[in-house]
Amino acid sequence: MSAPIIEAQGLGVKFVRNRRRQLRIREMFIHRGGRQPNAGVFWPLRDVSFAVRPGDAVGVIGRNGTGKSTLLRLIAGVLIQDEGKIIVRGKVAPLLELSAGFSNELTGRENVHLVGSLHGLSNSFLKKHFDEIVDFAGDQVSKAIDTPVRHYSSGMKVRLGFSVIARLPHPILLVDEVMAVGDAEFRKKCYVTIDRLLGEGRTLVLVSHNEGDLTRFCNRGLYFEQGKLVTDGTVQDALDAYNGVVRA
Ligand SMILES: Nc1ncnc2c1ncn2[C@@H]1O[C@H](COP(=O)(O)OP(=O)(O)OP(=O)(O)O)[C@@H](O)[C@H]1O
Repeated sequence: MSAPIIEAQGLGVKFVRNRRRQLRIREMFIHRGGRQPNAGVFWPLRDVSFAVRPGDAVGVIGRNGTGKSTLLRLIAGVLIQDEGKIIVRGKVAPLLELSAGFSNELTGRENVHLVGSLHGLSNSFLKKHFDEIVDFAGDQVSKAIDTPVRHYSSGMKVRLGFSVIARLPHPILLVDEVMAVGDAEFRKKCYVTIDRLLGEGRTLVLVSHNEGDLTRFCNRGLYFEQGKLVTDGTVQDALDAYNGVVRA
């Protein structure tokens, strides 16, 4: 059997909430304004272990704030863990938190070139395929391609972001709640593209609250509760665990 393309071993990351603002004057006086060693520290993910095989399509499932996006950021390498390991054997095409990493002050055109080249697409490839990338993103984006991205709607940003990211030849695709923002026409395009990429043997990690999307694409499911991986099985196992808790 081939080695896992993504492997998490005892993975954990901690964040610090800025509690200082919340301290009352009496507490400030008692602590003399100083911080307690663990004040505000919390672990959005801890002790997480799993393996993903090449070609798997994994749905990451859980209620709001259970660490799903944090996990994708760790896989993408934009966040570094505090405990354990995350091993990723291949390049990652990330569409995270409704953004392909666009810079708001740059135009759509500039962002396509910036993000594309940051991910390793050559200038000649980007020039050759620029019109297709913009056409895929749709009319509205096409008309606004020379406008700074800060004036785009979230749907427009996601359309253009997906259009660039889907062009990357990387073996791992990370998709965080993208289809939820797009309209029906865009969702249809996403479905066709993701089907094609999976058909080519790419590995997908998909964060979604949409059961239809999860069952459509995913063979595996990881269900998280408060930063802990509770169920690692088929996508149906993970959905059953989630629905059991939500309906309780
Ligand atoms: N940079 C950060 N600093 C501090 N806390 C953060 C940071 N990013 C996320 N968090 C917190 O970490 C927890 C997990 O967040 P995360 O975005 O991973 O959840 P999620 O499962 O993706 O949620 P949702 O379904 O709402 O998108 C939340 O409590 C969130 O407030």
